[in-house]
Amino acid sequence: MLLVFDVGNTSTKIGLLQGRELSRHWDLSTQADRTADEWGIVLEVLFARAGRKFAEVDGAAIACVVPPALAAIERFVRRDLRSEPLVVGPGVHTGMPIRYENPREVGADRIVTAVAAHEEYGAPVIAIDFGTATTFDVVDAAGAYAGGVIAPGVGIATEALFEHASRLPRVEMLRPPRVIGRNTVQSMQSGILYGFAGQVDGIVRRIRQELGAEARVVATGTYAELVSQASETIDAVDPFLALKGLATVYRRNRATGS
Ligand SMILES: Nc1ncnc2c1ncn2[C@@H]1O[C@H](COP(=O)(O)OP(=O)(O)O)[C@@H](O)[C@H]1O
Ligand SMILES: CC(C)(COP(=O)(O)O)[C@@H](O)C(=O)NCCC(=O)O
Ligand SMILES: [K+]
Repeated sequence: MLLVFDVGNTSTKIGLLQGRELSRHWDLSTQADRTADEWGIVLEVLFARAGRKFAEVDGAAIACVVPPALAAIERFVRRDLRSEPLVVGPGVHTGMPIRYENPREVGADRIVTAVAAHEEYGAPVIAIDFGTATTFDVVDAAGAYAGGVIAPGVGIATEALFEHASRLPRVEMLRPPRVIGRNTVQSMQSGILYGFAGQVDGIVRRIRQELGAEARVVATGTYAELVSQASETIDAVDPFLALKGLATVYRRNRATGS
Protein backbone atom coordinates (compact mmCIF):
# COMPACT_ATOMS: atom_id res chain seq x y z
CA MET A 1 0.00 0.00 0.00
CA LEU A 2 1.04 3.55 -0.69
CA LEU A 3 0.52 6.42 1.80
CA VAL A 4 0.33 9.92 0.28
CA PHE A 5 0.34 13.36 1.94
CA ASP A 6 -0.81 16.61 0.34
CA VAL A 7 0.19 19.35 2.79
CA GLY A 8 -1.68 22.57 1.98
CA ASN A 9 -1.62 25.87 3.86
CA THR A 10 -4.86 25.02 5.68
CA SER A 11 -5.31 21.27 5.59
CA THR A 12 -3.26 18.15 5.09
CA LYS A 13 -4.98 15.56 2.93
CA ILE A 14 -3.81 11.98 3.41
CA GLY A 15 -4.63 8.99 1.24
CA LEU A 16 -4.01 5.27 1.42
CA LEU A 17 -3.90 3.58 -1.98
CA GLN A 18 -4.02 -0.02 -3.00
CA GLY A 19 -2.72 0.00 -6.56
CA ARG A 20 -4.58 2.87 -8.20
CA GLU A 21 -7.52 2.59 -5.82
CA LEU A 22 -7.80 5.22 -3.10
CA SER A 23 -9.01 2.99 -0.28
CA ARG A 24 -8.96 5.56 2.56
CA HIS A 25 -8.58 9.29 2.86
CA TRP A 26 -8.30 11.65 5.80
CA ASP A 27 -8.24 15.40 6.26
CA LEU A 28 -6.24 16.99 9.09
CA SER A 29 -5.52 20.62 9.86
CA THR A 30 -2.03 21.63 8.79
CA GLN A 31 0.08 22.29 11.88
CA ALA A 32 3.62 23.12 10.95
CA ASP A 33 4.88 22.30 14.44
CA ARG A 34 3.35 18.79 14.61
CA THR A 35 6.22 16.46 15.51
CA ALA A 36 7.11 13.04 14.08
CA ASP A 37 5.90 11.48 17.35
CA GLU A 38 2.56 13.26 17.01
CA TRP A 39 2.26 12.10 13.41
CA GLY A 40 2.86 8.58 14.67
CA ILE A 41 0.03 8.87 17.21
CA VAL A 42 -2.42 10.39 14.73
CA LEU A 43 -1.76 7.86 11.98
CA GLU A 44 -1.77 4.94 14.37
CA VAL A 45 -5.31 5.89 15.40
CA LEU A 46 -6.45 6.43 11.82
CA PHE A 47 -4.92 3.14 10.71
CA ALA A 48 -6.43 1.24 13.63
CA ARG A 49 -9.88 2.61 12.82
CA ALA A 50 -9.40 1.54 9.20
CA GLY A 51 -8.21 -1.93 10.21
CA ARG A 52 -4.78 -1.32 8.67
CA LYS A 53 -1.21 -1.74 9.92
CA PHE A 54 1.89 0.36 9.28
CA ALA A 55 3.63 -2.84 8.13
CA GLU A 56 1.29 -3.00 5.12
CA VAL A 57 2.63 0.31 3.79
CA ASP A 58 5.43 -0.12 1.29
CA GLY A 59 5.87 3.42 0.08
CA ALA A 60 5.03 7.06 0.76
CA ALA A 61 4.90 10.26 -1.27
CA ILE A 62 4.58 13.85 -0.07
CA ALA A 63 3.61 17.13 -1.75
CA CYS A 64 4.12 19.98 0.69
CA VAL A 65 3.70 23.75 0.19
CA VAL A 66 4.36 24.51 3.88
CA PRO A 67 8.14 23.97 4.21
CA PRO A 68 8.30 23.83 8.05
CA ALA A 69 5.75 21.00 8.09
CA LEU A 70 7.78 18.65 5.91
CA ALA A 71 10.60 17.35 8.10
CA ALA A 72 8.36 15.77 10.76
CA ILE A 73 6.37 13.83 8.15
CA GLU A 74 9.58 12.59 6.54
CA ARG A 75 10.87 11.52 9.93
CA PHE A 76 7.62 9.71 10.74
CA VAL A 77 7.72 7.83 7.42
CA ARG A 78 11.35 6.78 7.81
CA ARG A 79 11.01 5.75 11.43
CA ASP A 80 7.52 4.25 11.70
CA LEU A 81 6.94 3.05 8.14
CA ARG A 82 10.59 2.14 7.52
CA SER A 83 10.42 3.62 4.07
CA GLU A 84 12.10 6.51 2.24
CA PRO A 85 9.38 9.00 1.25
CA LEU A 86 9.27 10.47 -2.23
CA VAL A 87 9.06 14.23 -1.74
CA VAL A 88 7.73 15.89 -4.89
CA GLY A 89 10.08 18.72 -5.80
CA PRO A 90 13.06 19.63 -7.93
CA GLY A 91 14.74 16.55 -9.39
CA VAL A 92 11.70 14.27 -9.11
CA HIS A 93 10.54 12.78 -12.38
CA THR A 94 6.87 13.70 -12.87
CA GLY A 95 6.53 12.82 -16.55
CA MET A 96 5.33 16.39 -17.16
CA PRO A 97 7.71 19.04 -18.50
CA ILE A 98 7.29 22.34 -16.65
CA ARG A 99 7.19 25.54 -18.66
CA TYR A 100 7.49 27.87 -15.63
CA GLU A 101 10.44 30.25 -15.95
CA ASN A 102 11.84 28.64 -12.81
CA PRO A 103 10.32 25.15 -12.40
CA ARG A 104 11.43 25.05 -8.74
CA GLU A 105 8.96 27.82 -7.99
CA VAL A 106 5.79 25.84 -8.79
CA GLY A 107 4.00 24.41 -5.76
CA ALA A 108 4.27 20.61 -5.56
CA ASP A 109 0.50 20.44 -4.97
CA ARG A 110 -0.08 22.17 -8.30
CA ILE A 111 2.15 19.74 -10.16
CA VAL A 112 0.56 16.59 -8.77
CA THR A 113 -2.91 18.05 -9.35
CA ALA A 114 -1.99 18.79 -12.97
CA VAL A 115 -0.55 15.29 -13.40
CA ALA A 116 -3.81 13.71 -12.18
CA ALA A 117 -5.99 16.01 -14.30
CA HIS A 118 -3.93 15.08 -17.36
CA GLU A 119 -4.08 11.39 -16.58
CA GLU A 120 -7.84 11.37 -16.02
CA TYR A 121 -9.04 13.94 -18.55
CA GLY A 122 -6.34 14.10 -21.23
CA ALA A 123 -4.81 17.29 -22.64
CA PRO A 124 -5.27 20.17 -22.85
CA VAL A 125 -6.82 20.46 -19.42
CA ILE A 126 -7.25 23.10 -16.72
CA ALA A 127 -7.26 21.99 -13.07
CA ILE A 128 -8.64 24.43 -10.51
CA ASP A 129 -7.87 23.93 -6.82
CA PHE A 130 -10.10 25.89 -4.43
CA GLY A 131 -7.85 25.80 -1.37
CA THR A 132 -6.33 28.57 0.72
CA ALA A 133 -5.52 30.11 -2.64
CA THR A 134 -7.50 29.39 -5.79
CA THR A 135 -5.04 28.00 -8.31
CA PHE A 136 -5.49 27.26 -11.98
CA ASP A 137 -3.03 24.81 -13.49
CA VAL A 138 -2.85 24.54 -17.25
CA VAL A 139 -1.68 21.44 -19.09
CA ASP A 140 -1.16 22.24 -22.77
CA ALA A 141 -2.00 20.03 -25.74
CA ALA A 142 1.50 18.52 -25.63
CA GLY A 143 1.00 17.44 -22.02
CA ALA A 144 3.35 20.04 -20.52
CA TYR A 145 2.62 22.12 -17.41
CA ALA A 146 2.11 25.50 -19.07
CA GLY A 147 1.76 27.56 -15.87
CA GLY A 148 -1.41 29.03 -14.50
CA VAL A 149 -3.10 31.49 -12.20
CA ILE A 150 -3.00 32.11 -8.43
CA ALA A 151 -5.90 34.06 -6.92
CA PRO A 152 -7.02 34.76 -3.34
CA GLY A 153 -8.94 31.74 -2.07
CA VAL A 154 -12.69 31.73 -1.42
CA GLY A 155 -12.26 31.31 2.35
CA ILE A 156 -9.60 33.95 2.94
CA ALA A 157 -11.21 36.49 0.61
CA THR A 158 -14.53 36.07 2.42
CA GLU A 159 -12.77 36.31 5.79
CA ALA A 160 -11.35 39.66 4.68
CA LEU A 161 -14.86 40.92 3.88
CA PHE A 162 -16.23 40.46 7.37
CA GLU A 163 -12.99 41.37 9.10
CA HIS A 164 -12.95 44.76 7.42
CA ALA A 165 -16.66 45.65 7.44
CA SER A 166 -18.09 46.06 10.95
CA ARG A 167 -21.71 45.30 10.05
CA LEU A 168 -21.08 42.23 7.94
CA PRO A 169 -21.47 38.86 9.67
CA ARG A 170 -19.77 35.57 8.97
CA VAL A 171 -22.01 33.73 6.54
CA GLU A 172 -22.47 30.13 5.60
CA MET A 173 -21.17 29.39 2.11
CA LEU A 174 -24.44 28.50 0.47
CA ARG A 175 -26.15 29.15 -2.84
CA PRO A 176 -28.64 31.99 -2.14
CA PRO A 177 -32.22 31.78 -3.50
CA ARG A 178 -31.56 34.58 -6.03
CA VAL A 179 -28.73 36.71 -7.34
CA ILE A 180 -30.31 39.96 -6.11
CA GLY A 181 -30.03 39.56 -2.34
CA ARG A 182 -32.82 41.01 -0.17
CA ASN A 183 -30.92 40.81 3.10
CA THR A 184 -27.29 41.11 4.16
CA VAL A 185 -26.62 37.40 4.39
CA GLN A 186 -28.14 36.61 0.99
CA SER A 187 -26.34 39.57 -0.58
CA MET A 188 -23.03 38.31 0.73
CA GLN A 189 -23.74 34.73 -0.32
CA SER A 190 -24.55 36.01 -3.79
CA GLY A 191 -21.36 38.05 -3.97
CA ILE A 192 -19.28 35.12 -2.82
CA LEU A 193 -20.80 32.42 -5.01
CA TYR A 194 -21.38 34.39 -8.23
CA GLY A 195 -18.19 36.39 -7.71
CA PHE A 196 -16.03 33.30 -7.58
CA ALA A 197 -18.02 31.48 -10.29
CA GLY A 198 -17.59 34.54 -12.52
CA GLN A 199 -13.89 34.62 -11.72
CA VAL A 200 -13.58 31.00 -12.79
CA ASP A 201 -15.52 31.48 -16.02
CA GLY A 202 -13.64 34.66 -16.92
CA ILE A 203 -10.21 33.18 -16.27
CA VAL A 204 -11.04 29.89 -18.01
CA ARG A 205 -12.23 31.74 -21.13
CA ARG A 206 -9.03 33.76 -21.24
CA ILE A 207 -6.86 30.69 -20.71
CA ARG A 208 -8.66 28.85 -23.52
CA GLN A 209 -8.20 31.86 -25.78
CA GLU A 210 -4.49 32.06 -25.00
CA LEU A 211 -4.09 28.30 -25.49
CA GLY A 212 -6.12 28.38 -28.67
CA ALA A 213 -7.87 25.22 -27.50
CA GLU A 214 -11.05 24.20 -25.71
CA ALA A 215 -9.37 22.73 -22.65
CA ARG A 216 -11.61 20.78 -20.27
CA VAL A 217 -11.89 22.00 -16.70
CA VAL A 218 -11.73 19.87 -13.56
CA ALA A 219 -12.09 21.35 -10.09
CA THR A 220 -10.87 20.16 -6.70
CA GLY A 221 -10.47 21.54 -3.17
CA THR A 222 -12.77 22.67 -0.38
CA TYR A 223 -14.98 25.01 -2.43
CA ALA A 224 -15.03 23.07 -5.72
CA GLU A 225 -18.52 21.67 -5.25
CA LEU A 226 -20.00 25.02 -4.24
CA VAL A 227 -18.45 27.10 -7.02
CA SER A 228 -19.18 24.47 -9.67
CA GLN A 229 -22.93 24.90 -8.94
CA ALA A 230 -22.78 28.37 -10.43
CA SER A 231 -19.88 28.11 -12.88
CA GLU A 232 -20.54 27.59 -16.58
CA THR A 233 -17.10 26.24 -17.38
CA ILE A 234 -16.33 23.56 -14.76
CA ASP A 235 -16.83 20.14 -16.42
CA ALA A 236 -16.06 17.89 -13.46
CA VAL A 237 -15.34 17.95 -9.74
CA ASP A 238 -12.81 15.50 -8.32
CA PRO A 239 -11.97 15.90 -4.62
CA PHE A 240 -8.91 13.65 -4.80
CA LEU A 241 -6.85 14.99 -7.70
CA ALA A 242 -3.76 15.77 -5.64
CA LEU A 243 -3.77 12.40 -3.84
CA LYS A 244 -4.19 10.54 -7.14
CA GLY A 245 -1.46 12.64 -8.76
CA LEU A 246 0.88 11.81 -5.89
CA ALA A 247 0.30 8.11 -6.52
CA THR A 248 0.98 8.57 -10.23
CA VAL A 249 4.24 10.45 -9.60
CA TYR A 250 5.25 7.76 -7.12
CA ARG A 251 4.66 5.03 -9.72
CA ARG A 252 6.68 6.96 -12.29
CA ASN A 253 9.63 7.08 -9.89
CA ARG A 254 9.49 3.77 -8.12
CA ALA A 255 8.28 1.63 -10.96
CA THR A 256 8.24 -1.66 -9.03
CA GLY A 257 4.66 -0.97 -7.91
CA SER A 258 2.67 0.31 -4.98
N1 LIG B 1 -14.03 21.93 7.38
C1 LIG B 1 -14.02 23.17 6.87
N2 LIG B 1 -15.08 23.98 7.02
C2 LIG B 1 -15.06 25.23 6.52
N3 LIG B 1 -14.06 25.75 5.85
C3 LIG B 1 -12.99 25.00 5.68
C4 LIG B 1 -12.89 23.67 6.16
N4 LIG B 1 -11.69 23.17 5.81
C5 LIG B 1 -11.08 24.15 5.14
N5 LIG B 1 -11.85 25.25 5.07
C6 LIG B 1 -11.53 26.50 4.40
O1 LIG B 1 -11.04 26.11 3.12
C7 LIG B 1 -9.88 26.85 2.78
C8 LIG B 1 -8.73 25.90 2.55
O2 LIG B 1 -9.12 24.82 1.82
P1 LIG B 1 -8.19 23.54 1.71
O3 LIG B 1 -8.74 22.76 0.57
O4 LIG B 1 -8.07 22.88 3.02
O5 LIG B 1 -6.82 24.26 1.30
P2 LIG B 1 -5.31 23.92 1.27
O6 LIG B 1 -5.11 22.89 0.19
O7 LIG B 1 -4.71 25.23 0.92
O8 LIG B 1 -4.90 23.43 2.62
C9 LIG B 1 -9.60 27.79 3.92
O9 LIG B 1 -10.01 29.08 3.53
C10 LIG B 1 -10.46 27.28 5.08
O10 LIG B 1 -11.02 28.35 5.80
C1 LIG C 1 -0.18 28.67 -4.71
C2 LIG C 1 -0.11 27.95 -3.38
C3 LIG C 1 0.02 28.97 -2.25
C4 LIG C 1 -1.42 27.17 -3.19
O1 LIG C 1 -1.42 26.59 -1.91
P1 LIG C 1 -2.75 26.08 -1.18
O2 LIG C 1 -3.84 27.04 -1.47
O3 LIG C 1 -3.06 24.74 -1.78
O4 LIG C 1 -2.41 25.95 0.26
C5 LIG C 1 1.05 26.92 -3.36
O5 LIG C 1 0.93 26.04 -4.43
C6 LIG C 1 2.39 27.59 -3.42
O6 LIG C 1 2.89 28.08 -2.43
N1 LIG C 1 2.98 27.65 -4.62
C7 LIG C 1 4.25 28.28 -4.89
C8 LIG C 1 4.13 29.37 -5.91
C9 LIG C 1 3.69 28.89 -7.28
O7 LIG C 1 3.11 27.80 -7.44
O8 LIG C 1 3.98 29.62 -8.25
K1 LIG D 1 -3.86 22.50 -2.42
